[in-house]
Amino acid sequence: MKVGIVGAGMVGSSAGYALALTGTASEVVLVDVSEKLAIAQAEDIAHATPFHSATKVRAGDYQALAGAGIVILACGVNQKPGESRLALLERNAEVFRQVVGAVLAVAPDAILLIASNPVDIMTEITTRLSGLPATRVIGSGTILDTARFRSLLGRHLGISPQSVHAYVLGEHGDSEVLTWSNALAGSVSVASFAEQVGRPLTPELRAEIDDNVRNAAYRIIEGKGSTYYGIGAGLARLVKAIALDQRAVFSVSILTPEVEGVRDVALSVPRVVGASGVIVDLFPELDAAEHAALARSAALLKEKTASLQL
Ligand SMILES: NC(=O)C1=CN([C@@H]2O[C@H](COP(=O)(O)OP(=O)(O)OC[C@H]3O[C@@H](n4cnc5c(N)ncnc54)[C@H](O)[C@@H]3O)[C@@H](O)[C@H]2O)C=CC1
Ligand SMILES: CC(=O)C(=O)O
Repeated sequence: MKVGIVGAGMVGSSAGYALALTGTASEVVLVDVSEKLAIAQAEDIAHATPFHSATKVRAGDYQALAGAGIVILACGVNQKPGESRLALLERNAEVFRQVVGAVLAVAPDAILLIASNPVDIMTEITTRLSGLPATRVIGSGTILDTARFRSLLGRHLGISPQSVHAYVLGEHGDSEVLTWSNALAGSVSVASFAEQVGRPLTPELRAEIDDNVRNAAYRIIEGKGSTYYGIGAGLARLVKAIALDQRAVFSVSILTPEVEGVRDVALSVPRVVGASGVIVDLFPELDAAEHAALARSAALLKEKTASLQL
């Protein structure tokens, strides 16, 4: 499958690199307002492929996106140290007003994968600007937060993160919800697994993991300016699920008719992803505190989008 990436900065190029190394795409086309940057990134990534795959990587203009099955949108601005994702909204909404129409004019059948922040609201904006069905405009949502949660739980329990089935729901941002009540390690609850291996999940440890997941981006941005390897790998994983019609479950964000009583809001719940985009939404059983936190997250996103002029 041919995959387009608009925004050849750190996130876009990392996604391109992950796609090329894994051979998930037959062709990757990088587009950026800085043609020079897109050409340099494509050339650099192309030099990695001979070690691992036959993916063709090149830079191009919007016309070069014709025939793409998926277009990733990773354009716009990123956070400065201490800045929230929501603070990027006006600037990135303006970028998307220019970009979405240009992409659709040449690749009307592509599934759009949104990475730019605040990703839930950018997903809603893209859905509304494009007129595409919500199931074909997929925000990376909390895939990265879910990966961070699984990584920390796996490390604590001494097992592979792939054997941890735990999700972060809601906003990809400060109001996100770590769902402990339904988290599994293998086939048992993480709490039971932790007791059985003598590493109980104390309230202090849960609070520490929550903080490490919720504030990971702030810490990484403080240390190195931006985050990109995690989301790059996550975007490549979503492309694989779509390209191979895997019907795999991810906590991705799409404009959803109703979540916890809030209507028409984009946020993450677990969803089945395959060739046509999102196939099924899943609403996991939550405890009362998680329900309330998800409702607060949905209400916050709804409030932020209410004033948007599209
Ligand atoms: N969803 C997630 O989990 C994550 C999202 N992000 C978000 O991804 C976005 C990109 O972040 P980075 O790659 O670090 O930023 P970056 O600044 O390295 O790259 C952004 C690129 O967008 C390009 N761009 C700006 N306006 C454009 C336009 N009108 N048309 C085409 N290209 C345009 C810029 O020239 C730049 O190369 C940010 O909004 C960031 O917050 C970052 C990490 C994780
Ligand atoms: C920047 C961002 O959204 C993240 O790393 O989670």
